[in-house]
Amino acid sequence: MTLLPTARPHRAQARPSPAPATPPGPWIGRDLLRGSRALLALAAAVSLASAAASLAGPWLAMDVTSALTRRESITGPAVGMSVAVLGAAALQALCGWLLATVGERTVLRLRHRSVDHLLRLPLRTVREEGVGSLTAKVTSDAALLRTVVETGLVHLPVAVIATAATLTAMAVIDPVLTLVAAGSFGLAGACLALMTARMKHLAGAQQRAVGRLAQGLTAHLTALVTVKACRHEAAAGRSLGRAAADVRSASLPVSRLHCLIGPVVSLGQQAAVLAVALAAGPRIARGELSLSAFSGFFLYLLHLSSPIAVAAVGIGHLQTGLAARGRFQRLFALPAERDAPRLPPAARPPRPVAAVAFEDVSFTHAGNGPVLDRVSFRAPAIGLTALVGPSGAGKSTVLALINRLVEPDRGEIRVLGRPAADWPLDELRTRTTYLDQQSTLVEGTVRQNLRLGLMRPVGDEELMEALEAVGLRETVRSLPRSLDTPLGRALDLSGGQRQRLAVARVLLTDSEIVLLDEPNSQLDSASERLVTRAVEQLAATRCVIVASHRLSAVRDARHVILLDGDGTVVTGGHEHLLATSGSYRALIAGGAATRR
Ligand SMILES: Nc1ncnc2c1ncn2[C@@H]1O[C@H](COP(=O)(O)OP(=O)(O)OP(=O)(O)O)[C@@H](O)[C@H]1O
Repeated sequence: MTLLPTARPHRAQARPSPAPATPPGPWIGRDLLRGSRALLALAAAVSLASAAASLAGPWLAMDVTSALTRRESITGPAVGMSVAVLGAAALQALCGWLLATVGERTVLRLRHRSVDHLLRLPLRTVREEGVGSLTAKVTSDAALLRTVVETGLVHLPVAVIATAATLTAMAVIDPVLTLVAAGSFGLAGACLALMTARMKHLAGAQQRAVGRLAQGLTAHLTALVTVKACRHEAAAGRSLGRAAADVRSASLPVSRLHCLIGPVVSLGQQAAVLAVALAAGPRIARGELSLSAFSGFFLYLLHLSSPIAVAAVGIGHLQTGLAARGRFQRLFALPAERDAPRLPPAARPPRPVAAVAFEDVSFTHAGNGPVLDRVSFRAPAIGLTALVGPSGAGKSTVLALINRLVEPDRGEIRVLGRPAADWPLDELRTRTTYLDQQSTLVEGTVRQNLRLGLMRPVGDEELMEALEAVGLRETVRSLPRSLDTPLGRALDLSGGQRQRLAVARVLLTDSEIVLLDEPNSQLDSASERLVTRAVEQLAATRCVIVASHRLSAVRDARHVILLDGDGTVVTGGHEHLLATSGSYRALIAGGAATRR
């Protein structure tokens, strides 16, 4: 079995194109409800039936009262009333059950869609938005969308219908008393309208504050080693405490407004009860209103507060859900990485002499001065190319541009003979393997980390050979579950071991271009020799570009690209550059200065 496979034709290993992310819609709930509409309609019907059963209660109570006053049997109306009351409760429970099913399904869909979109955002966007803030959207904000479905689509419309139906029933019994009751509720209604209008604005501020807290917490926990080593816990605690206090300040008005809804509705009801009692007395005395009609009217009046409270509380919760929906709309409006359509195999260009070619490429990080200014160079299709230059000269940026993790401001980058922008991203990143400066491992087992990005099946023996090549075979064997040991939580490797594990992953690749950013930075000389040898073997069959400060990387390279930090690029062999470039001699002599 070959440990370091030669670059293979890529038809066999090209990954299937990922499903295109759903384009953002104007109303992100509509498509999320696909497949749930029947269940939602059933829930609405059940809710309506429950409201109707509740409405029937007072009407049947009137029958009971009039039967009692006429000294007739109350069995029929009493049974009917019991059935209505029990039925309303059972239907309400069923509606809640159905809505919980639809709500959680919708939230799950939203989370899937958000994660899919987040993972396709450009790096720059993710940095600008903040990892913690984006995490808060997927975790807490997504759950709030459930209220939009439950309240917005069922509870609120049903509450409005129930309120209208109750008022109609009251009007049928006595229109005058109905006007009196409605007028008395009016002031409370106006207060409720003002409160709910304010709530959406407040809920948006609350969710943004939660996002900022999550962002701060993520940032500090990610840098926990430094936080502890620099005794920064107290300052970090204060900063996070301030963020938490902001959440409290933003949440308190929302909670207070929510708390006010119940008392305002109750106040409106009390006012209506008082007004109706005052208005009904003379009418009863004059015989314009029977006792049974009054008792029915009164029960409806008491009943009225229930749908009004549901509507008021519902509007409040809906505003919170709508604020979350706005945040998701903004998230989905962030453009994903630009991708190119997959070309048919026949359209693929033959393997060119230069694996990577930069023509007049300029790049500026947002908020910074230009990193690359009209830079041109080529890296051969076979062999080791060293990318050198002082710290901050733009070496990592060059590698990121090749992998299209960032896009150039101008100029053209050709990868394997085709403009990088024309490659479907998935295919470009199949054909280029990139090891970042931190030699990042993903949270998972040793095996998962080694197999990351590989589409072909890889047996344990091949994994072990790759580990052997970087001197890690015995280390991994001694782990509690060998290749299946999870890393990054309770159990972890040293910095150098993690870096070698990341290099071992690269050794398994079939890509025609391998980009390594400081792959030796944490290694002792014995490990460095192992890695250097493994990289040389890789470079025997493909283009390997190594960004490095190490002299060894430069000495062994067939081709050197020097970014001198002032936008100038010098290329050639090591000896040629030694003879012709003062910057190169200074760099080799250890005179690499930071760029800024
Ligand atoms: N995310 C970023 N946002 C803004 N500016 C950045 C960002 N990353 C890098 N830069 C800037 O871009 C310039 C080039 O950075 P880059 O990491 O490419 O340099 P480098 O040559 O790889 O440095 P080093 O050898 O220290 O790793 C630096 O001046 C840096 O300040």
